[in-house]
Amino acid sequence: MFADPTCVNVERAISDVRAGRPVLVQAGGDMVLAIAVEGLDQRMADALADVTDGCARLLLTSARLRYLGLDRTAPGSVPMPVIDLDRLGHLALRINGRIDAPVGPVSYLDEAALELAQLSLVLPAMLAIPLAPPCTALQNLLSVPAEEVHAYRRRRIEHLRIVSRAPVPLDGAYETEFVVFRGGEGLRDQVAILVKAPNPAGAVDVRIHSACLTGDLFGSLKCECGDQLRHTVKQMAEGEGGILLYLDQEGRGNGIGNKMQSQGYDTYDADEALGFEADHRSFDFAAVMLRQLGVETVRVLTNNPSKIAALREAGLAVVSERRVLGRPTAENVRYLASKRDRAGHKIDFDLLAVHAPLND
Ligand SMILES: Nc1nc2c(ncn2[C@@H]2O[C@H](COP(=O)(O)OP(=O)(O)OP(=O)(O)O)[C@@H](O)[C@H]2O)c(=O)[nH]1
Ligand SMILES: [Zn+2]
Repeated sequence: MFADPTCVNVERAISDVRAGRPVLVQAGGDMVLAIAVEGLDQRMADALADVTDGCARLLLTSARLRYLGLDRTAPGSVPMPVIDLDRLGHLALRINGRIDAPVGPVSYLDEAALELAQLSLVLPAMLAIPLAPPCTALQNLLSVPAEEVHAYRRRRIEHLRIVSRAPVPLDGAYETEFVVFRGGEGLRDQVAILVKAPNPAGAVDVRIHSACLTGDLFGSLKCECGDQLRHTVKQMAEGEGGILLYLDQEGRGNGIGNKMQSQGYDTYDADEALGFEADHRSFDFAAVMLRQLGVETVRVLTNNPSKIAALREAGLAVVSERRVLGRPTAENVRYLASKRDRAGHKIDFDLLAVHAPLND
């Protein structure tokens, strides 16, 4: 009845985690109740207190543990004998948080719980309560095998497929077609914009662009995304055409809610404070989209070496790369410098100033 039954429970679990409901993560005979910390309220904390037996643990990513002052490269768990919302908030969410107890390792189940948080686009901090099955008080909760959570991203990629396509003439790029893909991670729609019907048998100009509501749509001065987006389409229209993949990866894949929490700080420090690794976007499904469009050889338009590496890793031939420049503004200069210094993006400030594409 279902195309891939192993994805069904994970997708239901994603929905429950986003709604602030607990889910059961299980493997073999072991089970933990997992719930996102960001949605916990006193009523839920009281309900959970009835099943904890004092052995609840707070699961935190290595990024958050580093922010709390530990030298960590792996996630960890902090004992939580009493479900104290204030302490949870302090450890998991607050800017002035500091670690207050020994940090233990995480189990296979815990890792799946943290992965569920990331798939659900909530802050990656989970409360985990080990349970001894059968647990009759929790019969209504969704139960998901840890193995299915771990395999989810890979499995979902196999289901990416084109669901619709139509010509959409753009201002300055008349011959343009939008091709919509569905079935991938989180069932979110991903869009390929084909400018001037490029011949897929040759080398095709390709830009992979992660969504940025603030920059792409509203022209935020804090980043260069809107400039890059419009400049690329214009260049493709004036040249031999190309493909722009517009990926639903708002906030470097952390979601718009988490991105807004990070405004005002260094962009990577802010993500680490919230528990996100510097940039954990994956671009493997972009390669699958290109392949479904018949493309095997690409000229990539980006400053981001990870995008090039991801396409090569997926087996596409990257024959050249070109920088994509935006306007430097007083508001984005720190953001651009961070991308250059912290993430190795190839951004040359002198060139930025010279090109200033939208001031043409
Ligand atoms: N987490 C977070 N994400 C941000 C912030 N500002 C912009 N972004 C996101 O950063 C991403 C930028 O993605 P891309 O346009 O693909 O660019 P890139 O990875 O910088 O690489 P290029 O191809 O060189 O442009 C988008 O998803 C934006 O929403 C921020 O302050 N915090
Ligand atoms: Zn942006």
